[in-house]
Amino acid sequence: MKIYSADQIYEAINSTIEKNNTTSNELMEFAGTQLFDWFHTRMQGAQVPIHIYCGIGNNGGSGLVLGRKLLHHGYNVHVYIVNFSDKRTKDFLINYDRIKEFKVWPRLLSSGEDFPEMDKEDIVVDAIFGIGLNRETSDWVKNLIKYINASDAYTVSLDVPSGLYPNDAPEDKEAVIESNFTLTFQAPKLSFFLPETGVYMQRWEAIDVGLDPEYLQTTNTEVQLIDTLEVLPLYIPREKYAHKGTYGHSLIIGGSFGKMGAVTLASSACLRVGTGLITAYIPECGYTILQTSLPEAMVICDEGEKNIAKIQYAIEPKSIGMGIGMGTDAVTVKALKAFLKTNTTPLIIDADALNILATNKTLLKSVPKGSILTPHPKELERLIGEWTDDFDKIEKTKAFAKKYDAVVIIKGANTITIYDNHLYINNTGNPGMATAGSGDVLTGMLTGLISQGYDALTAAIFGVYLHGKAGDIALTGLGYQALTASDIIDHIGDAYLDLFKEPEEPSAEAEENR
Ligand SMILES: NC(=O)C1=CN([C@@H]2O[C@H](COP(=O)(O)OP(=O)(O)OC[C@H]3O[C@@H](n4cnc5c(N)ncnc54)[C@H](OP(=O)(O)O)[C@@H]3O)[C@@H](O)[C@H]2O)[C@@H](O)CC1
Ligand SMILES: Nc1ncnc2c1ncn2[C@@H]1O[C@H](COP(=O)(O)OP(=O)(O)O)[C@@H](O)[C@H]1O
Ligand SMILES: [K+]
Repeated sequence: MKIYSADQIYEAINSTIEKNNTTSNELMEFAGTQLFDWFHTRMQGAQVPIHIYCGIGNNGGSGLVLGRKLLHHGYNVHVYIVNFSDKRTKDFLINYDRIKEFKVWPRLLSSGEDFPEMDKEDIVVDAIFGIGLNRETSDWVKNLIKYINASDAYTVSLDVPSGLYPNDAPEDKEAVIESNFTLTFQAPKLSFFLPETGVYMQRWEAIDVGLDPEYLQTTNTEVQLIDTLEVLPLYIPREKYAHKGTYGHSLIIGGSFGKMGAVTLASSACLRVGTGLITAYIPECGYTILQTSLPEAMVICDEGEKNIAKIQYAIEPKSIGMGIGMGTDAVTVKALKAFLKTNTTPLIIDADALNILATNKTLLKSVPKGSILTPHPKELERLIGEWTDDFDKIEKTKAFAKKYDAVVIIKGANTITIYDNHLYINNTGNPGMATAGSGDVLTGMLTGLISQGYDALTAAIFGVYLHGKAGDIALTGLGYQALTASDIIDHIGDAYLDLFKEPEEPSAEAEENR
């Protein structure tokens, strides 16, 4: 799914008006009708008080259309105008007049006034600011936002939680609506998926507000949300006359005394994702562990007993995953430096290999093209330095990926793959995956995908999706706390099978994005 910038949404609105020979007010009416349908389907006429807070722009205008339709159907509606400016938009004014047809005179809220009384069992509709927010709000509006948050009433935000920019960090973290549900217009916004700004909403759903399909289809976006529909075309089918050589030889380099499990997990995940052959390259002390726990894997031992000391082998791997459980011992740093000087095989670089690169940045130039770096946020900070907010983090990572022509995967709740100024945001995975070794599993999977012929970017997008999907499927019968990295590996097969499952009839519940 494409994630449009605010400017692109405004362009889409203009294009819709031009092509359909319609007016912006008709568009607002349509959006308001869709919003009403959403509420009506769920509320079925229930008389719970609904407090609608409308700004004076088109976000507020949509709130007024919704309010009018709810009133028309007999709902218990209270409408307030958050009068933060006298620059009311044309469509706001039209709908401000129209709601009075129902003998409702919205209460004007402005600086210094008492805020309306609300009960925590009530519903709040937040239509104060949409994507038109362009500066910090005044103190009294901030206080209103805090008041709404403190009410604990179930809050449904229209388009975006008010105070949240679609593509920027808020100046004041407390001046943003904490929404229980965001009904976003047409497509979600980037800020919904980043750790610092995603916390302002529990759930979201995209409402089709009728924007020009041609504009939406032909417009390229910098950001994409990745789900089954996006990855299905990436899948490479298995061929009847294939043999194990067809699907490549993967090499996992890592491990040190006490951390051999990481290599076992990565090698096992690499096999499960479909590599033809797998070899683990480890220090001597791990030999029995690997051979016993993973009979399918071949093992090459380094000359070092407890740490990797000199990387040399006589095989020709198609891809190499390295760094997991490897440690940063001086002999290992030396071995990695020497290895990078001669290696030309694409690498998947994780964990300690990333940390070694971070302290020896000149080595980054020796990372072959078509390689993937998989930092979690702390490892990323070591590589690119501190950032001021998540958007700054993304800009810095984009610059880093460009400089070294590498695919960078920022791991987390919504893992983001970055390459060539594009962002691919993963929509699978769950908090149960915040557990030891789940990153090692990802490294093994990416290595196995490259060995099978996926290019680095495709392997990253597909692998991250599959890893998250395996984690989601593994959750059934386990729950977040009990999920382990091994459970993710056990469900890689199910994640593949799930790609080809017939889509079920969407229920209202399933329509709502998690
Ligand atoms: N099909 C669709 O997609 C449809 C989308 N629609 C809806 O339109 C929404 C966008 O509407 P919008 O452009 O009128 O902006 P909105 O967010 O209401 O803000 C209002 C104005 O406030 C101002 N302002 C900004 N920051 C401020 C601040 N801190 N403190 C004080 N003032 C501030 C700023 O004006 P300024 O003062 O800068 O001139 C801004 O323009 C969109 O989110 C969606 O809900 C509908 O049209 C239906 C069809
Ligand atoms: N809250 C979460 N939601 C979804 N996925 C998560 C969450 N937390 C962690 N993960 C995933 O789990 C993996 C953790 O990787 P990492 O931190 O390197 O773990 P380890 O070093 O223990 O292997 C990443 O793929 C990450 O995206
Ligand atoms: K809003």
